[in-house]
Amino acid sequence: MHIDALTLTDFRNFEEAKLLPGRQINLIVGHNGSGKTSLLESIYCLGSGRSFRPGTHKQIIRHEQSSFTIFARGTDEQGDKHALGFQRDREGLVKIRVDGELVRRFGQMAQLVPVQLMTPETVELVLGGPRVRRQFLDWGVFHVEHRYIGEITSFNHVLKQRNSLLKQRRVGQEGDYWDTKFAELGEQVAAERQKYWSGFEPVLLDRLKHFLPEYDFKIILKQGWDGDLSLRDAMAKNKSAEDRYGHAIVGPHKAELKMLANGEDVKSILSRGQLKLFVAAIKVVQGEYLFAKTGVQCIYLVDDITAELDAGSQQKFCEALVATKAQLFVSAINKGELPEIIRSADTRMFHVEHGTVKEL
Ligand SMILES: Nc1ncnc2c1ncn2[C@@H]1O[C@H](COP(=O)(O)OP(=O)(O)OP(=O)(O)O)[C@@H](O)[C@H]1O
Repeated sequence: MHIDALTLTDFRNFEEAKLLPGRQINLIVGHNGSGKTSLLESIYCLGSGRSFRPGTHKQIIRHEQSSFTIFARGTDEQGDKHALGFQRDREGLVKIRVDGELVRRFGQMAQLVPVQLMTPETVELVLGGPRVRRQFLDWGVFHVEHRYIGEITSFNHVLKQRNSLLKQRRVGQEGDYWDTKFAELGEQVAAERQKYWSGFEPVLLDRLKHFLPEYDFKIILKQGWDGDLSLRDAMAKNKSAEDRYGHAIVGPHKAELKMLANGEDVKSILSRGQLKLFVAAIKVVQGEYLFAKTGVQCIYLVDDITAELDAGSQQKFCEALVATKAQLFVSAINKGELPEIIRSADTRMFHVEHGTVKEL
């Protein structure tokens, strides 16, 4: 889907702001603290229900106001129009509307707005803990297979219940029930991830040759327990350790993506700039793969791309972004700092100043 109109009310420093983005490249320019990142953040919220910045949802609401609202109109790949509304108040009450209907599940909105975010912090995909990589993987699985959200949500619920029993050292019949559920759902989640990964990984590795030809990459999905065992058997094998620790130590909640360049951990072999390009490439390719599999385009949000990427890397990254033909929102202090390709004739430019947005 692409966004045709976006209206923000009491979102960060925007009291009321409206913009009509273009179908492809949208450039958001403005001084430090003007609201560029906040604008990208609002689109991210539509696709994920939360911010990508640290802090609570209350901090997103404009100071001294009671709630924020994001409203967007968009067009999907079939040409169908959609209207999305997302409101959250200080007490945490959330209202989500899709095409005029109040919906209970966030996934109903998220599936319409697949968003790929690239900020200077996105390098956490490599430098951060395994949870970030599982989220990355789950984004891909969910957008290709929407029912996955039900499976992962049920698994997380069972994980919580089972951990609580393990913590309280409560065994017996109740424990057996949760063990069985845990093993069933855990296998399901792992199978969905594996299915996605076996399609995505070869495409990704092939595309990485273009971005960083000097390295031979390998990315291994570790499912969260010994691959030769069923989850049930792995749980039995680790029973005494799980009883001792008081939480589940095997299962898909321990899955990991091991990233190697020339056989070594990417963190120890790639430079900081190369890591950024590596991560940016992975995100571009995940969007490309989604489009190839489903015909759905994602929306790319790019905050501060110039940071730590040299001119050649910026050029490669921007060329790949533009080639996706997806809708892009790119922020910059001024447009002169961006590669030429982002400033093409079709680029729509917006100036943000003190919480107001003007098309230039
Ligand atoms: N809840 C809020 N209410 C009002 N203003 C806020 C709120 N949260 C943040 N702000 C302000 O909004 C402004 C916009 O911040 P934002 O990070 O979007 O700016 P930016 O243009 O991306 O800046 P930079 O170029 O420095 O990254 C900041 O001045 C910030 O203090």
